[in-house]
Amino acid sequence: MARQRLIGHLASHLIIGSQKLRNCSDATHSQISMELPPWAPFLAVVLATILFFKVVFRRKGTCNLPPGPKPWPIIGNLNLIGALPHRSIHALSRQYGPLMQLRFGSFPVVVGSSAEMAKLFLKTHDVVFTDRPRTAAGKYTGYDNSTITWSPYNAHWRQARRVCLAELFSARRLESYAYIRREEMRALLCGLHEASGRLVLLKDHLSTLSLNVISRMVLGRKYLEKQAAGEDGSATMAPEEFKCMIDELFFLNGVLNIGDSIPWLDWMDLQGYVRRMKKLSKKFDRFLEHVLDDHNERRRLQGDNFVSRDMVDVLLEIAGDPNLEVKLHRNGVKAFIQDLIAGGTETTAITVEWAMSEMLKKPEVFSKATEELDRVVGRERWVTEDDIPNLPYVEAIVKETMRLHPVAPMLAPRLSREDASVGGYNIPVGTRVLINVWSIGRDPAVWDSPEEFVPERFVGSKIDIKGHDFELLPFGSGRRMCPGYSLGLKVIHVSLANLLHGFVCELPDGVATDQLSMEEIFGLSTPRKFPLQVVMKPKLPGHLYARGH
Ligand code: HEM
Repeated sequence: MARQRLIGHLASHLIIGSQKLRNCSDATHSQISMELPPWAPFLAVVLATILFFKVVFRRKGTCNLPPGPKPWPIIGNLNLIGALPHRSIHALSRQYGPLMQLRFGSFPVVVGSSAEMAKLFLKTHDVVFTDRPRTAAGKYTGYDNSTITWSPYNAHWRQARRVCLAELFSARRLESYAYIRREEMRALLCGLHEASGRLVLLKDHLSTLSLNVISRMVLGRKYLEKQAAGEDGSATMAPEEFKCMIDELFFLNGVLNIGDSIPWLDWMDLQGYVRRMKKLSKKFDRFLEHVLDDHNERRRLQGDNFVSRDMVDVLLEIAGDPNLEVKLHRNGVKAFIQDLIAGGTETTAITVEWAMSEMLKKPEVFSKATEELDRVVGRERWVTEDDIPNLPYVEAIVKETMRLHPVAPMLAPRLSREDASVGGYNIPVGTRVLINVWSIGRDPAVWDSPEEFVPERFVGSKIDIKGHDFELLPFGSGRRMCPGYSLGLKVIHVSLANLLHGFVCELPDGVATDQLSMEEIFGLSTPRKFPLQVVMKPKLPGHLYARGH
């Protein structure tokens, strides 16, 4: 109706305009007929028609948009977004509803913040919302959008996902690397035992575990250790430096960079993020170049006897396949490797650190988990991956942690590839889409006492975290869902279970549980603002902690 009224209004405006022109021409007929060329009326009709269709066409995409705050010129609603965007957006959604329209600078952004909306975007209309927006992070830190994470929806991305599914994360491939996870888990537990009684930064130990697991699976060895360096030791870097690079990568991939929202301000790089991205990508590239040279050299030396031993070997083999649908160039391989290392390192460590933080505030959860572990595993051995299906309470702790602290609180942004109608509203092509899973995890319509850490809610519950239950989506869902979720879950479950099984964990002297800060930092992932410091005390028989046991 509104559109018809507008069209009617416009038509009458044009008619009145042309009548005015006619009246005017009556009055000054001789003058105008002398000044206007004979094709002028024709031009006027063409212009009016173009204008008419432009307005009608534009209205088609932009009317009936979801509700949202009124945007300011130039900045849109950026003034409403604070340092923790998922929380600012959560507060706005409470006001405007589970489907909300915002404007970040020049770009429309739609936010879904209920399980129902998540399902509409990620399942019902998945194929429409499978694209990613072009961002500075994708360009500068993602090999010009060649990483799986930032790649647009195209043949390159589809091929990469197929490789993940069939080659890198198949059950068979993950099983073949089980010994690496076992060895590195043991190294974590021994390391913590050696540090027992002293204050430790838990995340340091946890990210060493995940970095070592992922390095050995992807790169074939721990490139980040001094003893693993080349002859001159020049090509490797200290693990601490590499971890900082990964933290920086996650931060820069999640920031609200002004140039991404207001492109004509891009060149000024007002926040300095682009400068940091360029610097970081150079560091990653130096490292990845070395990794590729090293692998190609081994392949050359071994000739016909060459056997793939890690994911880089598999990728290089695939890249060499002349029948590949989309050529995988050197940068494409490096982008792939960077995605695997980054995806596999930060995410698991952050989740276990949050789980331990929540439990320190609720000692009864510790006791229940310990009771389950004693009953199922006993005190004479460590927990293995095979034990996990028999540890429902430990699994419930992981789900509850991911509900309250999803690693990527708004997943990674998506982009609509065509006009769509979602929940009765129009979502025009080119709209950026955020799914606020942080908000969904706190929806009082779904969860009792949503702010409370209560693992019991998942014991005996059918709700899973593998993308089918839209009230709990730590890995996303649909075509863009995290391809590494099963590896991530294996590392999280076993490391958390073994920390609980093998140690009493305490806050430093003088720090009361209610003083433990639960503040977070926003990025593509959301770690604790203040890393967790604890004292770990062993509680299993001493021989289990011996290296090489
Ligand atoms: C606790 C562990 C993990 C969590 C919580 C997690 C979470 C996520 C999330 C939320 C997304 C975005 C999904 C979307 O846009 O809908 C994602 C994407 C991705 N993850 Fe993970 N992830 C984890 C572990 C891993 C691991 C171990 C790897 C690889 C070794 C990995 C590699 C990736 C990649 C490559 C993407 C991009 C997928 C695409 O855009 O098509 N992740 N992950």
